[in-house]
Amino acid sequence: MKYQKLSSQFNEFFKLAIQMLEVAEADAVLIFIDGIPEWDKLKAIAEGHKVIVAADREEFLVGIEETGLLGVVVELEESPILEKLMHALVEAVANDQISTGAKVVALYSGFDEERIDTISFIRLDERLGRLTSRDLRKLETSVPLETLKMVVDLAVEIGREGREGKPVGTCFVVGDHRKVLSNSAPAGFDPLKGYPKKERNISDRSVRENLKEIAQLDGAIIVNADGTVEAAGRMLDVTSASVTLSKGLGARHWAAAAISKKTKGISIAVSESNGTVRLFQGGEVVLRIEPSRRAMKWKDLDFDNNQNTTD
Ligand SMILES: Nc1ncnc2c1ncn2[C@@H]1O[C@H](COP(=O)(O)OP(=O)(O)OP(=O)(O)O)[C@@H](O)[C@H]1O
Repeated sequence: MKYQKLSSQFNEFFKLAIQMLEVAEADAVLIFIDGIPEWDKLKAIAEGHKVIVAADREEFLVGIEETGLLGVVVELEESPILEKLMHALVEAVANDQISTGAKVVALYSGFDEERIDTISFIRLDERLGRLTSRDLRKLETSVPLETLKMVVDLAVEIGREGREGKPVGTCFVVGDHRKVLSNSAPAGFDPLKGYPKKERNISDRSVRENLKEIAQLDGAIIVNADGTVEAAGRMLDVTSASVTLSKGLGARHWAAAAISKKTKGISIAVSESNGTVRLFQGGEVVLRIEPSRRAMKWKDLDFDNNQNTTD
């Protein structure tokens, strides 16, 4: 069993994090540990505040139950620390340990793997939008949540704003892109062809602006799980996929449902008729987001009642 002795630097940083939590009226302190810590000391410094202890392995959290501290297992030992941090926050939200709007003081090894040397203040609202813990669980998938959220945010903007006063409908398919490409064909000209990979990532604002323009073209936009836009203007092959859908949804939505059944990709359809955004996974609508002039709202599903089935 690996134990972690708490160094005086750790103790001082932890005390600072608790002070920061009090001053900033934050909701929790999140600490990364790398071995079973001295729980009594952690508990004493925590002074009854909400402290979430994140570890790469479950075994490092042995003994946490008696302390009143909370634990999350990240299991991303080889990943960069910021990815682990994001993952720990998402897990904590999914476990209902913190809310999506929480303010968190995080304590971790940002520079030197051997010691805790960095304190960050994070507002989850900015990172995770208005996802609820149920939404997160529903979307647990091979597509990183960061990529998915960027595509969904863009889809919601397209649905809400349209282009030059006209409504725009489109469809994105995210993840499993090779299979998605092989189950689709060009609808015409692909405006992205020839652009280098680094100029096609959806995390780039100008790429997102371009996509709003491209969304007016026929066909679907295919996005790699890492956020790179692989192709646009693709007609998705909808043959031989059996899906069940609400009455009134047309060809775009059937195609979105079918490709999410045939592949591990998640498809996101924006309806031209009313701006509604639907996420499809495994052939079914898993989330529906209504257009709103105010902040985006994630709604539960019970709307699409009248169902049609095809084989
Ligand atoms: N197989 C497909 N793959 C990709 N896009 C498709 C496919 N079939 C249709 N579309 C796109 O959907 C557009 C609109 O089709 P349709 O009006 O039937 O869809 P819909 O599901 O009713 O959506 P909307 O609410 O936006 O009208 C087409 O112009 C085309 O761009």
